[in-house]
Amino acid sequence: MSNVKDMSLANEGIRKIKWVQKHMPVLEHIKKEFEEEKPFEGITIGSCLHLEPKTVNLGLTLQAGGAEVAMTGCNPLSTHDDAAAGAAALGLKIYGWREQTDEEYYEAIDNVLSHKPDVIIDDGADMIMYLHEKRRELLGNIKGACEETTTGVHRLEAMHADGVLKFPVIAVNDAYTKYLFDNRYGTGQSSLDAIMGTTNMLIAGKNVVVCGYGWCGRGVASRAAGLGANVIVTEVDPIRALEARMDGYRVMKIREAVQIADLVITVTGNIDIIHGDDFKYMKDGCMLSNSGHFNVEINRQDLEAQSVSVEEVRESIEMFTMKDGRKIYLLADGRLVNLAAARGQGHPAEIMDMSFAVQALSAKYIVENDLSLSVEKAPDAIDYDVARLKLKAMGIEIDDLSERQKDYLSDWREGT
Ligand SMILES: NC(=O)c1ccc[n+]([C@@H]2O[C@H](COP(=O)([O-])OP(=O)(O)OC[C@H]3O[C@@H](n4cnc5c(N)ncnc54)[C@H](O)[C@@H]3O)[C@@H](O)[C@H]2O)c1
Ligand SMILES: N[C@@H](CCSC[C@H]1O[C@@H](n2cnc3c(=O)[nH]cnc32)[C@H](O)[C@@H]1O)C(=O)O
Repeated sequence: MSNVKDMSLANEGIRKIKWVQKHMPVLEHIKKEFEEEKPFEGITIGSCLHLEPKTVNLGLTLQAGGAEVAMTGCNPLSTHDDAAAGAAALGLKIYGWREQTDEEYYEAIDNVLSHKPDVIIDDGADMIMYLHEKRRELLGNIKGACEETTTGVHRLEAMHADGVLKFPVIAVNDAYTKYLFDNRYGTGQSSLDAIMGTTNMLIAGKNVVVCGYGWCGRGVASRAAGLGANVIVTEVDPIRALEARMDGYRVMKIREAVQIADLVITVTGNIDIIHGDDFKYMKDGCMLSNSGHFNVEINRQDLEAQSVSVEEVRESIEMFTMKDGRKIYLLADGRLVNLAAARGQGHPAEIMDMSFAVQALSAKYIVENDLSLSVEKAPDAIDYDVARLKLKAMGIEIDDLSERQKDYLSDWREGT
């Protein structure tokens, strides 16, 4: 039994699911293999991933492999109600709707766990945390879990270091075919897309401050620069700061950057990137958005404390009027803008094709192996399979090493 907003949206949801399927060739290939092999016969898989058409296609792939699949969203604002209804109509067990309260969000996680999953697929580690804290009686059923994102992997590594984690986890995020493309090109495109769609504002000529120059930050900076922005990067890591400088961006301290920013995009996975007095130095009209994790990168409480009023001036845009009359705009409640803004569509289907292919193959790997308790990257074989399948789907062929080249590369005797 599912619990979604409105089943009458199912047909529209199915239309959108069919559209993304046309653009997820790797996952479709895996789905066909799963249909024949049935690796998940008798297995239940519970997921906590942004619930939208591409994710539903992952659910259908696991279902094709014989799994019972129960799914909820991993952010109270990111569920697409039509896709959720479509998924329920297609036989997945779906819990959740857009704009859940925190209580409803965790209730939906609890509902998925009530299916007694053997494998968990999480994004951000909320389901795994909840399971360890509130549903400990189910811990023994879990054969392993897959984690989708950087911050989730960090949280799980911290749990493991504290000796709390009770089952093995595959850090799907750490596969090359995930972070090199999803975090970089996916976050780059979908964040700028969501910001432009939400604000209907020009990027060219603006001072765009990108906080964090990791995989997401690199993608966001490159897209903003491609649209004509003057990109400024802030960092705490000297190597990444240097890399940003040599990639052609200005690098400075956050306190300096906020004074000239027209638009700030945080992508650090850290807390309090913009906080306290930072708001006092901002120009009138400065826009703030987050594409990193949770809604803690921009400290909303500090912003509220310094403002005299808050008004939703357009869908997913709140205007804070400061005591001195300046206006500061916060997009999507400071939650990740590419998924939580009403206009946010998440990453392109071609990108999630790879991320979810790694998820599907990692889930199969968990079921087929007795993994030891650890947080480990997916095996390289999965990464290379996904890359090969993607190239094939794109009609790209590459060369093979000749025997002579292999010998040369493994021989230390040949020099000048
Ligand atoms: N919006 C999305 O769709 C999406 C996609 C992938 C990842 N993410 C999330 O985005 C965040 C970043 O992911 P990533 O893969 O780029 O991680 P990363 O570790 O590669 O990069 C994070 C960077 O932020 C920097 N940083 C940390 N604290 C900082 C501070 N106070 N000021 C400036 N820089 C700081 C770090 O030095 C690092 O270079 C994570 O929370 C991840 O879960 C979001
Ligand atoms: N619970 C956290 C989740 C972080 S989302 C970051 C992850 O979202 C994933 N993601 C980005 N776009 C999509 C999408 O369209 N569908 C499903 N997942 C997506 C992406 O793989 C990335 O690692 C939060 O809400 O803040």
